Amino acid sequence: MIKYEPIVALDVANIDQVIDILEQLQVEPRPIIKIGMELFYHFGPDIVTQVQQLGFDVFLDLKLHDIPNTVERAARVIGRLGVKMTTIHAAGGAEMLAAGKRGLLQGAQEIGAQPAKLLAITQLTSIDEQILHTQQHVAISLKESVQNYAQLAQKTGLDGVICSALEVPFIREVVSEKFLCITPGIRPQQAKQDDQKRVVTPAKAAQLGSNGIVVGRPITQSDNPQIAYQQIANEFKEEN
Ligand SMILES: O=C(O)c1cc(=O)[nH]c(=O)n1[C@@H]1O[C@H](COP(=O)(O)O)[C@@H](O)[C@H]1O
Repeated sequence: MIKYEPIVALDVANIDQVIDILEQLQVEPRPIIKIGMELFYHFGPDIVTQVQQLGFDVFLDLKLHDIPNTVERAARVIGRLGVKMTTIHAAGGAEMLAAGKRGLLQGAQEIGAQPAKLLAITQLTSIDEQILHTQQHVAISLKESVQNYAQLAQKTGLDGVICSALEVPFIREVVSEKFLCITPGIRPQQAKQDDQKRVVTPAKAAQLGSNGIVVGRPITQSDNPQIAYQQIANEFKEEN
């Protein structure tokens, strides 16, 4: 089973803070750095290059969700950035997912890079069963919704999904062995849950078969991001 180093979500918009955290994360093996909307909207593609030049692989998390043509063109631009992973909303449907994959492959080919792993968002980890039913008016259970999106993503040629680690065993029932389950909503014991609803510890995520955990605030808002990262990385490693 493929297992990535923990992915650190760099959800900050201050360049000094970015550099400070990255200096502390110069450990071996290196974490993957997730650049999300906040950093990208502030600094644009340059921030991707800067992080890569510091020796980190980048997960560019822009959660594409639009009509297929727009997504294909945007994904082509992402493909040219040489990132390792990127995201798209499964709710956009098969045609949009396939367009995203096509764009990404084309962009990567243009720079002679390995294409990024394209990961579909199933249900955000800030959504629970109640929100699913009362606000989204989805009639099926969260588990069924996530399984359905995982199957759709696999059928459309995507590399994996983003889900809560709680759903990994259910997803494994319906997809192939090499399909990736990357799991945010990670909180060490005693940590604040913040706005996350479906949370799991790093050790539990490993037991449940996560291919990689995504962790933000428990590391970036810690007094010592390096120690926080290493504790989480060890916990995720040891339990497999
Ligand atoms: O796509 C994501 O990475 C993502 C999907 C999801 O369902 N839930 C989720 O929390 N994330 C991201 O994972 C990170 C979690 O951050 P923390 O809650 O601070 O650990 C954030 O950058 C979110 O954007």
